[in-house]
Amino acid sequence: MEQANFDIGIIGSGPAGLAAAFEAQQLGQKVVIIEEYMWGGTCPNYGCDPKKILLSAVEILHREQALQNKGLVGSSRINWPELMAIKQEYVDAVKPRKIKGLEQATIEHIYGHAQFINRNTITTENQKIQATNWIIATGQRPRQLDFPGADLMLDSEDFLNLAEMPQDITFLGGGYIGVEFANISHFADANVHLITQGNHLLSDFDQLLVGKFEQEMIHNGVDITFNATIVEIKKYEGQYLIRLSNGTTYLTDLVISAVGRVGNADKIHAENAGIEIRDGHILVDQYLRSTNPDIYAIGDVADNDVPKLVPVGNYEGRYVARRLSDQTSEALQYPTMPQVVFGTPRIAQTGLSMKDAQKQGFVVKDLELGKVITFFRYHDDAHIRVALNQTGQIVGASILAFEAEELINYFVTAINTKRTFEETQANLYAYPSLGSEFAEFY
Ligand SMILES: Cc1cc2nc3c(=O)[nH]c(=O)nc-3n(C[C@H](O)[C@H](O)[C@H](O)COP(=O)(O)OP(=O)(O)OC[C@H]3O[C@@H](n4cnc5c(N)ncnc54)[C@H](O)[C@@H]3O)c2cc1C
Ligand SMILES: NC(=O)c1ccc[n+]([C@@H]2O[C@H](COP(=O)([O-])OP(=O)(O)OC[C@H]3O[C@@H](n4cnc5c(N)ncnc54)[C@H](O)[C@@H]3O)[C@@H](O)[C@H]2O)c1
Repeated sequence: MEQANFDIGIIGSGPAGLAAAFEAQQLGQKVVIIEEYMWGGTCPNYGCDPKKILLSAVEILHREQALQNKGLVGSSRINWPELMAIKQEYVDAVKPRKIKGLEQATIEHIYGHAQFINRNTITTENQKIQATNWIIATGQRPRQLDFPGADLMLDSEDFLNLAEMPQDITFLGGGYIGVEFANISHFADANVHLITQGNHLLSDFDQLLVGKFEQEMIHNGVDITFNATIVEIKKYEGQYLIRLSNGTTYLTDLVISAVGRVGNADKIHAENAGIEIRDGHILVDQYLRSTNPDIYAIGDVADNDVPKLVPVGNYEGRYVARRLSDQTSEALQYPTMPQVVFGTPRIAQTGLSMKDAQKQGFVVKDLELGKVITFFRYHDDAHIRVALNQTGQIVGASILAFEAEELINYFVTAINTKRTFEETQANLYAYPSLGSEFAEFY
C-alpha cells in the first residue's frame, strides 16, 4: 500500500474541511483532503444550495399570491421536474468546480473513505496517509428511528432528489428541515402533513414569532400535529398507512424523516487515534482539539454548543488552520451568528435571545412593520424584535419577515461593531430599501 506524508490531513470536503484546506495551504502547509462521497459536502450537493434553488420558484409564487387582486391577475404553478432539472444542473457543476479549486491551489485531494489505524495515520481503500495533524470535518447524517416501518421513510437528501412531488406528503420533525421542506411541498401543490413531538415548531427560535409563523403555515393549509410522533408505517395499496402516537391513522404517499442529525465520527475508527466521541460527534475543547491533542474537529461533527451551520463550520475551519500554522494561540471566540429558517416568511435571529435579554432587564423593542413601505408593498407582515442593553447597544434581534435572511445581516454587523440603535443611522442607505428601514426602525 502506497504511503504519503503531510503536515495537515483533512477528512471531509464540506464547507468546514474546504475552508481549513485553503487557509492552511495558503499559510504554507502541505495539505491533503479526503472525501468519500460528494466533493463540497452536504451544503452544495444535498443541503442549503439545492434547497435555495427550489425556493426560487416558491418565493415568486408566494409574492404572486400576496399580490392577487392587488395589482396582479393569475398565478403561476411550480413544474417540479423542470425545477429539479435546474437544481441538478447546479449540483452537477459542484464537483468539477471544487476539484478545479483544489487543483489551482495545489491541494492534494483523494477520493476514498478515511479511517484511523493509529494516532496519526489513516487508510483509504488503497492508500496509507500520515499527517502531523489531522482535522476531522466529516459532518453529520440523518438520524434513523427504529419503530416498525421506519425504514420506509425517506430523508432530506431523497427529498432534494424527488422526481415528482406526490399528492400527499408527510414530514416527521418540526425543526429546520421539516418546516422548510413542508413549506416547499405546499407551494408545489402537495397536501402536506407535519408531525412533531414538541408543542411548537422550531424550539430554538423566538417562540412569539414562531407562533405567528405556525398560524401562517396552518392558514396555508399545512396540517400540523403537535405532541406526537409516528409509531408505525405500513405499505397499503400503493400508499403508506401511518399510525401516530395519539392513535390517529391516515394514508399518505410519502414520508420524509427530519428528526435531527447524528455525527459521522462513528465510522472513522476514532478509537485507534485516541479520540473520544459522543453520538457520532467528536468531543472538543475550546481550541477544537479532540482528546488526541494533534487531532481537531470542525463543523457539524464537532461536539460543541454552537449552531451547525455553514458559516460556523467555515469559521472553525479557518481558525484551526491558523492555529496549526502558528497564527493564533487564542481559544476560539465566535462572533454573533445568524440563524435563518427559510420558510415563507423567514424566521431569523442573532445575538442574545429576546427571552434572555428580558431576563437580564434589557429593553426589547417590538416593531410591527407591515405598514412600512418596504414590507407593505409585498403585504409582508414583518415583525422585528430588537434587544438593547443598558447603553443602548443592539445585542440581539429576531425577525419574522420575508426579507429576514438579508435584514438579519445588518443586525449581525451592528452587534459585532457594538452599535447603538441611534448609530445605525451613521450610514446613509439607499431609500427605500431594507437598509433604510433598518436605519429608521423606530
Ligand atoms: C437539507 C439541509 C439544508 C441545510 N440548509 C442550510 C442552510 O440553509 N444554511 C446553513 O448555514 N446550513 C444549512 N444546512 C447545514 C449545512 O449543510 C451544514 O452545517 C454544513 O454542510 C456542515 O459542513 P461540514 O463541512 O461540517 O460537513 P458536511 O458538509 O456534511 O461535509 C462532510 C463531508 O465529509 C465526508 N466524509 C464523512 N466521513 C468521511 C470519511 N470517513 N472519509 C472521507 N470523507 C468523509 C462526507 O461525505 C461529506 O462530504 C443544511 C443541512 C441540510 C441537511
Ligand atoms: N436554514 C438552515 O440553516 C438549515 C436548514 C436545514 C437544516 N439545517 C441544519 O440541519 C440540522 C438538522 O435539521 P433537522 O430539521 O433534521 O433537525 P432539528 O434538530 O432542527 O429538528 C428536529 C425536529 O424533530 C423533532 N423530533 C425529533 N425526534 C422526533 C420524533 N421521534 N418524532 C417526532 N418529532 C421528532 C424535534 O422535536 C425537532 O422539532 C439543523 O439543526 C441545522 O443545523 C439548517
